[in-house]
Amino acid sequence: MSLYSTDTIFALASAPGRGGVQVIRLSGPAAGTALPALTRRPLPPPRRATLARLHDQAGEVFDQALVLWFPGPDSFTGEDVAELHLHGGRAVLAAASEALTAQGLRVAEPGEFSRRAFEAGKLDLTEAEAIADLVDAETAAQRRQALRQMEGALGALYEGWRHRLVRALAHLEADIDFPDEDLPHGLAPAVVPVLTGLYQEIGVHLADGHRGERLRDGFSIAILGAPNAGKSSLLNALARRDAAIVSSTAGTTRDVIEVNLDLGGFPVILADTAGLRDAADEIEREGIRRALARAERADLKLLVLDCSTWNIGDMAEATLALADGDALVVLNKRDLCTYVPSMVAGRTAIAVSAATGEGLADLLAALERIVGDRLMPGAAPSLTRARHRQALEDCRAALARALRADLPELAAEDVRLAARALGRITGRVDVEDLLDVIFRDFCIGK
Ligand SMILES: Nc1nc2c(c(=O)[nH]1)N(C=O)[C@@H](CNc1ccc(C(=O)N[C@@H](CCC(=O)O)C(=O)O)cc1)CN2
Ligand SMILES: Nc1nc2c(ncn2[C@@H]2O[C@H](COP(=O)(O)OP(=O)(O)OP(=O)(O)O)[C@@H](O)[C@H]2O)c(=O)[nH]1
Repeated sequence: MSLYSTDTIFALASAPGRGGVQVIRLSGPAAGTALPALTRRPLPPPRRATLARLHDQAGEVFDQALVLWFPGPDSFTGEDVAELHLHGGRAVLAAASEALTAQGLRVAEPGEFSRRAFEAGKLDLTEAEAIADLVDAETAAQRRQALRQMEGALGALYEGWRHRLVRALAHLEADIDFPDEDLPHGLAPAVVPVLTGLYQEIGVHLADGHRGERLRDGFSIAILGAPNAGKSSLLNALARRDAAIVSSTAGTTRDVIEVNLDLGGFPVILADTAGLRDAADEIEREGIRRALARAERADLKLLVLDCSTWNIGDMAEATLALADGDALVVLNKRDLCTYVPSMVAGRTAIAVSAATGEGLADLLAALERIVGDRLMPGAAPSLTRARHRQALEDCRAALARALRADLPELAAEDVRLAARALGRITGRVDVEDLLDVIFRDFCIGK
């Protein structure tokens, strides 16, 4: 099945550069000869770390390393695997890489180890995707979601559904072979509740406010407001660093500036945007266009107002009209104001000072609540990619068609398509066309 199984691959599994210890992994049929060629000793006992001197082609020792031997199929990839735990220096890595290449091994492509593990049946596609997500996870909630998926929770949910469909299909096919003339519909009565039940369950799973996908990608917040309201100052204060330029000249920010925040374990992408006003300057107008486009895509808008301006209510109305919909109002520069309203344009406002830090804790707590509500995982595992969503929608559409079909043959065909849509998520059916796309995004060495 695999294009690669005759090749033996190797790659650095740890991050490149100087480091205390670095790990090179080898996988494929030649792993069991490459390792003794390096150590000039027989293979060590399986899965036991063993100290060995490693030799290059000329016989020179280039490192004293720990080596590991995992004979297939009991390895990560299911193939013969060896690991070299080397001193993490450039010259050591170069010597190891040269010695392996000289033995006919080749450098692995990104994701190739995981792809081999998938092809050997060690992982389903959702588990392989979760490995990439775990490596990319930056916050605790992202890590938990990825680990849960890596341990098979999402794959098991979809496989359970697929099995129910496969059983229903067997029912339908029996009916086609031994028709019961008295049946009013195309569907055997026992099959209808299975299909409607699944149709509903998948509907509930899909109507999750995209929490799994958002948790994976980050919840996006756009800071909007008039020029000089202190948007850049607020971004810097929340990010605790000078990410955006602050100046008393109105119209300073033109491009969208983003910073990543960890709010109580949830990933947030906070974007500073150009101040909204009727600008004469061409570049500033483009900045405003980008600000509004960014706000459109944002999961939440943070409307920043300068509380020292006299027409604050009108400002709020005007900006809210531009930003339409759901926004959190922040009154900045409270250090300059003697009176701070608690409501603006009919919304509760949070008063802060980006300059002194006053009120920032309240703002952060409010944001954490909103983000937590939108991203908090439920009892069931969440879908985490557009790919999963698309396949589930295909599955549901096929179920709806099956339920409307008036011939058992047609219903059976749609149930088969519904089951196949689920099978494509886990990789149980024809997915050859998906694999390049899925594994391309992996790190080298994964
Ligand atoms: N040194 C090292 N650390 C690592 C990895 C690795 O490949 N090498 N991993 C790589 O991502 C992760 C651990 N994942 C692994 C998953 C399965 C197997 C494995 O040998 N599986 C066999 C045997 C299972 C068993 O004995 O319980 C199997 O599935 O048959 C190894 C590592 C993280 N840490
Ligand atoms: N006193 C006081 N001054 C502030 C506060 N926040 C910002 N400023 C000042 O207000 C001015 C504008 O701040 P910026 O953060 O650049 O404002 P902006 O909204 O990003 O402005 P544009 O990029 O022009 O849209 C600067 O001189 C800041 O130092 C605050 O909380 N209190």
